[in-house]
Amino acid sequence: CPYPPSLLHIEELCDSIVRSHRDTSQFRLEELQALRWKLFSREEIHDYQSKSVDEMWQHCAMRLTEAVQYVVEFAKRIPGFRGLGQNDQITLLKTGSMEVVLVRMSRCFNTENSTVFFDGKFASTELFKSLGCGDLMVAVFDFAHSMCALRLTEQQMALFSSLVLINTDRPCLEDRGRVHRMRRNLEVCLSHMLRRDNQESLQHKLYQKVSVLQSLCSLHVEKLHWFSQRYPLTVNSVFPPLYKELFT
Ligand SMILES: CNC(=O)[C@@H]1CCCN1C(=O)c1ccc(Cl)c(COc2cccc3c(C(F)(F)F)cc(C)nc23)c1Cl
Repeated sequence: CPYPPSLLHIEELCDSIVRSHRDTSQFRLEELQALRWKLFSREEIHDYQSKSVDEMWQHCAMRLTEAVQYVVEFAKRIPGFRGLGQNDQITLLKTGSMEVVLVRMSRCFNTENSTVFFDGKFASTELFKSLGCGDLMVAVFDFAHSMCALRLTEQQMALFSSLVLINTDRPCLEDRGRVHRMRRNLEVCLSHMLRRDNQESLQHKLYQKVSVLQSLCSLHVEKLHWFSQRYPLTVNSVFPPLYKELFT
């Protein structure tokens, strides 16, 4: 074949990850674009702000759990992921899925009015006031803003998302070597694609984003712990089981 097998393999790996991202991205860019200026009315915002803390948390936890399920589907389609042991798959998802949800959130963010797609319309941070975690919302919105500034293509977002998930440094991985070999192929894919896009400068910016993501998600676990202390019944009874399995 004209290419050395490794390059052909890398191109195929890139294509399969981009396809998986597209097939599991929950919201298509075109639909988000069409809804871009559909904002909540003052009354609707007031209704959300009048919800109790645990009601709003339940509502968001359901949304986040839906999003996590799409990310699980994306992970399962990353070549090699299903070849990992069950425990390592859960370990990578337990820590990486909310990070990918956050990366994907930037696709649904409108930087012109700092609103994000939520419940079918675009909402600003004020709508989430009753959650009682303004600092987390500000951090989530700021991160979405900073991701938008990188103006990633869907292909770059797909590969970045796979690298966020296939992270060799996750604690208590059983077969770290296998995860490392998967990760190395994905790193070659990303740098191959950035070279092709003539955007090598993006590489280090993306790796810097990984540490921001990890601090944001440790804030996630902290907030979730804060919430479950105050509303134990809600977390134990209502939170979708997947959310509990992954985040408590
Ligand atoms: C485009 N929309 C989306 O991307 C998200 C995921 C898919 C559905 N969805 C939303 O509806 C959504 C969009 C924006 C925001 Cl700000 C929210 C509310 O987000 C959260 C409320 C409570 C806790 C959140 C926590 C924590 F860690 F604290 F659990 C962590 C994250 C990250 N988001 C939280 C949500 Cl739930």
